[in-house]
Amino acid sequence: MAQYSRISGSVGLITLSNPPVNALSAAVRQGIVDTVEKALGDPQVKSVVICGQDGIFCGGADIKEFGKNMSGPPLIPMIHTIECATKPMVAAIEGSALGGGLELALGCHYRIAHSKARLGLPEVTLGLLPAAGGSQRLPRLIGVPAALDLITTGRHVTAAEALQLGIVDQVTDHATVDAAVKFALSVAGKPLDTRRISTYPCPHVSDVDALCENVMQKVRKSAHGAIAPIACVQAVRAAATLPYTQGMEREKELMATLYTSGQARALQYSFFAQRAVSKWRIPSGARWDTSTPRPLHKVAVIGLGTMGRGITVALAQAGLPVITVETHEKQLMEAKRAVSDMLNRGAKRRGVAPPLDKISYSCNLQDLADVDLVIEAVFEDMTLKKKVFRQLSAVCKPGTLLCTNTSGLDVDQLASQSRNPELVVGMHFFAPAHVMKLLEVVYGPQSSPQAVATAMQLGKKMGKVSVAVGNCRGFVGNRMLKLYTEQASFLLEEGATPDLVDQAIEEFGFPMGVFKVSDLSGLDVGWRIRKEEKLAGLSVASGQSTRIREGRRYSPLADLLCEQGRFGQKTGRGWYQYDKPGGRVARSDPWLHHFLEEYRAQHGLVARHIDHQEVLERCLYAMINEGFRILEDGIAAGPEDIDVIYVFGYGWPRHRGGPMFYSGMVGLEKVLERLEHYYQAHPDVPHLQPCRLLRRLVARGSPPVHKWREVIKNLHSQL
Ligand SMILES: CCC/C=C/C(=O)SCCNC(=O)CCNC(=O)[C@H](O)C(C)(C)COP(=O)([O-])OP(=O)([O-])OC[C@H]1O[C@@H](n2cnc3c(N)ncnc32)[C@H](O)[C@@H]1OP(=O)([O-])[O-]
Repeated sequence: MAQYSRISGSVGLITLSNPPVNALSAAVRQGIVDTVEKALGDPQVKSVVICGQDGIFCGGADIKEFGKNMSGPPLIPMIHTIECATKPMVAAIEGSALGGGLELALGCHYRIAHSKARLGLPEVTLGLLPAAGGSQRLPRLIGVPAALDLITTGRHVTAAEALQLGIVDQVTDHATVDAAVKFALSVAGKPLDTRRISTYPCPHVSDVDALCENVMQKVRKSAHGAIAPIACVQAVRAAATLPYTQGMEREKELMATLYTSGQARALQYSFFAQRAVSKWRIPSGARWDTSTPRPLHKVAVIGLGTMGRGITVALAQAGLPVITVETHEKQLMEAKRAVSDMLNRGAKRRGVAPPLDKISYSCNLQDLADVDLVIEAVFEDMTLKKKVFRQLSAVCKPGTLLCTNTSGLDVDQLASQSRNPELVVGMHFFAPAHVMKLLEVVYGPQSSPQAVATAMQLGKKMGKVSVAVGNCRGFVGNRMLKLYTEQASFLLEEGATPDLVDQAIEEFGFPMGVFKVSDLSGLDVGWRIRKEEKLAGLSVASGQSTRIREGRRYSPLADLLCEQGRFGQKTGRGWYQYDKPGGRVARSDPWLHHFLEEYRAQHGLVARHIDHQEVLERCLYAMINEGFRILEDGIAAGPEDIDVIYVFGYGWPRHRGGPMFYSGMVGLEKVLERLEHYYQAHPDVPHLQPCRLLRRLVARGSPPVHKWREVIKNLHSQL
């Protein structure tokens, strides 16, 4: 898995060959060891170039090998041999040099990169650190502050930045291997003593302890409990304070703790889950590799509220011509200003020209006659959306795909308003739509494979992680979220405070607790929906108990706050208080605590002590139980789909994999036992009753998450 040849008379060329990313599998490492030995032993060879096949240098260690018994030659001595070689070793970097790939290049004496190449040490995103000498060589090469930045964030840098930082010696726009061979010929026979990075002293930093402490604090704040970024800081600090060999010992020690950690397993699972969801398949049998997306030359967005604006920005940034439609000129012009501002800001940040000319603005639906796809983003109101769909059906050319951006309305009902229901899908974006990575693509029973494929591909083009999900109330994300927020409210009734619940959730790793999120997005949004559903407001049947709806426990707390005008941040009061309307810093509110006490007294509820464990179990296990129901119903194809939705759309801490993966980590028996316990304590909450799939999995000995699909398939075949 590494080929060897001699070119230009005296250059040994080693080509890594392990498609698709030339990962350093055991066979590749063995190949490198063998070919390096060959090159060094060949008297005709005066210098050596290492490159990768098919335009990519190397995507790093083979992640599939992690967690298995190690075989083949280890990376560290292999890289050490390269660095100690007495013939110049030159890395020719095309495509990517990531993780172990960059560490291999850092072992070489010179690095030549193509201008389009990306380099980085992304191990931290997999719960690891660059433990093939990367944490010790990079700071010696580019200094401690820059190395801390790259290693703790895992960000990829462009070839231009790599050159500026001193990671590469030369950047070329032409054939990289040719440039590297030319370079190798020019350095043949030259002394190499100054080219071995491990022998460099780490560039001096005036107060390395203060610097590392400062970075450590930042990392702790942003890591939300992830341990790898912290180990990365410790490893770089070792490079700055210890001789190389001792630094390598420290790197090894730190890696040993990370390598077997649950967080590393979760992050590696998440890496593969993110890729697995792009290989979608739906119950009709349609799938990603047999469905051809429609080419999109021009698309449209209807409704330029917050969501429509974000979607428009994301489409324009993806390079698509967009026509946008609003009902009135004044709103249209307001939206145009806002969209242009967003595009200008984004372009400034990325150092590119704003794609303002991609967008045209109109108040006339007739202008959509020639578009290939429309994203309807009008107000979340079924009657209005139906009307828009009927109009679109009449205006658009045959074959136009009609997509609705809804967070939970019935996509099939909308499809029924169209002449071509097979061309209708939901595209559930998350606010702000030009920032948030997640897109739920909602298919109905009639959606054609082409419609699903086109929406999935459009999402990818917009830089989203797209997940195909079936149509049901709330789809996957919001359907599960409902159970989570419902439990949080019940906990308040039983004695908790918003502060306590949020603290438990934030300590678990969510960036924001459930009540802070509710204040941020506005309590009035859910209130309006509940009023429409006749769960709240004047339409609630008289004589109906305040705390029961449709025979189940209901918490009216959020409705009561709304009745008081407490909509959250926008009104300066919600579950918390803020210094002014629009304020961002949540402070505990004595009024709210008093209100809760009065509420409990009025309903004969006695506050009891609730600890963090109960908060997590009630909120998370209720949500997980619903996740199992979603799998049972076939709304999500597998646990990976649910987990990706939660990690990319709902702030689930990535180092915990996602709710379904997490349930496996906790132990399915334990989740089942706790749900049974809580259901017994709260028989008026049917959602706490453990679902069939969970029971089935436990009965099958709780198989690991990648084996669940088998059990789900059997369950479906028995229905
Ligand atoms: C020992 C300690 C020191 C070293 C530690 C490390 O190096 S840790 C590693 C540090 N390195 C990283 O973290 C880099 C991780 N990789 C990436 O960031 C991207 O894959 C990319 C930028 C290399 C290419 O992006 P792109 O959009 O062109 O392509 P794509 O992303 O769709 O992937 C295509 C296929 O390749 C697969 N695959 C990819 N990488 C690996 C791998 N290392 N291994 C195995 N497989 C890998 C991927 O699953 C997918 O498989 P599928 O679904 O077709 O069966």
